[in-house]
Amino acid sequence: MKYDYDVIAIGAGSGGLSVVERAAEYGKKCAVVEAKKLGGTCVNIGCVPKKVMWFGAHIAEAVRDAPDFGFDVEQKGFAWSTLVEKREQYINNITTWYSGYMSDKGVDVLTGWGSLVDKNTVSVDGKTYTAETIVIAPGGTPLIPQETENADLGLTSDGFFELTEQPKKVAVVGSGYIAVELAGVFQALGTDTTLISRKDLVLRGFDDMIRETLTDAMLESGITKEYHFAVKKLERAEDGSLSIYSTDGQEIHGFDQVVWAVGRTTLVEPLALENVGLEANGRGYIEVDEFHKTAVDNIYAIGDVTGQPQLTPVAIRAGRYLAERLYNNKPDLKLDLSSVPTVIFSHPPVGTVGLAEHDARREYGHDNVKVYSSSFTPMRYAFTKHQIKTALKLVVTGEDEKVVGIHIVGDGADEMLQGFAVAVQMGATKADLDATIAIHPSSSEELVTMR
Ligand SMILES: Cc1cc2nc3c(=O)[nH]c(=O)nc-3n(C[C@H](O)[C@H](O)[C@H](O)COP(=O)(O)OP(=O)(O)OC[C@H]3O[C@@H](n4cnc5c(N)ncnc54)[C@H](O)[C@@H]3O)c2cc1C
Ligand SMILES: NC(=O)c1ccc[n+]([C@@H]2O[C@H](COP(=O)([O-])OP(=O)(O)OC[C@H]3O[C@@H](n4cnc5c(N)ncnc54)[C@H](O)[C@@H]3O)[C@@H](O)[C@H]2O)c1
Repeated sequence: MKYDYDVIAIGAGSGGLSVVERAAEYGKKCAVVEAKKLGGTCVNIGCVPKKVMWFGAHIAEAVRDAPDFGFDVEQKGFAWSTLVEKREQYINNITTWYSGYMSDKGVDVLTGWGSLVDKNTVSVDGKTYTAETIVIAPGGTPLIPQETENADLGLTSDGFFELTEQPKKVAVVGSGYIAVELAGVFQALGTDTTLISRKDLVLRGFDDMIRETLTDAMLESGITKEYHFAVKKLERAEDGSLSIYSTDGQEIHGFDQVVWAVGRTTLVEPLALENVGLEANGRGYIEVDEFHKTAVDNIYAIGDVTGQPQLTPVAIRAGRYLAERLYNNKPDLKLDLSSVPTVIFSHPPVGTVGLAEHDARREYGHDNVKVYSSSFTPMRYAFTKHQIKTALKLVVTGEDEKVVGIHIVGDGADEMLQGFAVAVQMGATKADLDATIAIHPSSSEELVTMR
């Protein structure tokens, strides 16, 4: 063999592991380079620990509502440290499993920071390895705003997962996926939570119905929302608490922790892209063609580093398809990103696939789009003190009313969406949904009975 490996992936996260796993199944000699932990962001400091905390938060909400269902229970306390300990044990089991799995598949795990030496050579902490194909899958890391004074007094989502004690009072800065997810967890588990955003509603870019319903639900849950608050500086007070100052003179005090959730940046720096004549674009992404090939013929990039939707299933699919193209004679297999379903594990969760109403009207023309929507209090909250609304919207276009967007906010949205995403992917029309017998009583039945 001319090279040490058929393929080396840099980064053992969702994308990197998927490509080597599939390539190894086709008998290729593979290695994956990882500086930190197998599994990458999703397993160690992303989807998985986040979802564990979300489940914990749901249990807190169930206990809160239990007396309304006749239970004689009272929440006497909550040990954050127990949940964190069990969560980390669970994650350790996953990473240990990955390690065994890679070894079973014959994939070498090269531990250390990988960088490119030339188009066929990767250096891992000074030791070099050659490969016919190199796949760059380094993912990203949370942003801390450079313009904010003392910004590093705050944590990021990485720091959130290191918290072994529950903060009493916390500020979460941002209004995207991570901000609403972490704020929801904190509040439900009993931390006094403030959400700070530069604009008004959360989740910019999502359908307005979702933005409005979720913002209301967050306020209803007791989260304090500071609107139109651009953070200028953080300051540690004498009592050790943190104060936050805005650019227009507002100030809020007394936080145990401040969590930045203002976006992520890619981890391209350690790669020494210049050695192969590549560079990241202005947004930090490595540009790829529809087959995930970079400007260098044998070097591919997948996952968060490409600027494609920063979701684990997107990175996994990209890695698997790449291996299928290269090693299983399927040269035309392409990632279809036209209707990527996504769930935000907020309280209540959000599920969305396809176009928001405003995007559909822009794309198809204002009058060629019709929406069906519904908003109600689901039966789960029929007689509880805390009432959480569910809202659903179908966005359709054309005479045949093809469904181009489905938006759900409410309990169960997280599990409800996957099946409806299949329908959208298959090009379902409103009539197809209507022809489907409803499941009763459920919230999802609204999606097949809307008038
Ligand atoms: C808090 C949080 C919650 C999330 N929740 C969800 C969710 O619920 N659902 C969902 O679909 N997505 C979620 N995501 C997004 C998801 O984690 C990412 O889209 C996904 O992990 C991207 O996979 P990747 O392979 O591109 O990179 P990563 O998973 O980030 O893996 C990259 C790996 O490469 C390593 N690495 C980087 N550079 C080098 C180098 N030079 N040498 C060696 N190793 C290197 C890193 O240490 C890392 O382990 C979440 C993200 C965060 C931060
Ligand atoms: N459930 C999931 O699937 C899930 C969960 C978490 C993260 N993710 C992925 O990770 C990505 C990153 O998440 P994220 O929440 O960090 O980013 P994001 O892009 O979703 O949101 C960042 C938010 O921060 C705001 N912001 C930027 N700078 C700011 C500043 N200085 N002050 C206040 N607000 C500021 C932005 O306006 C934006 O609303 C997501 O886009 C998503 O693809 C997915």
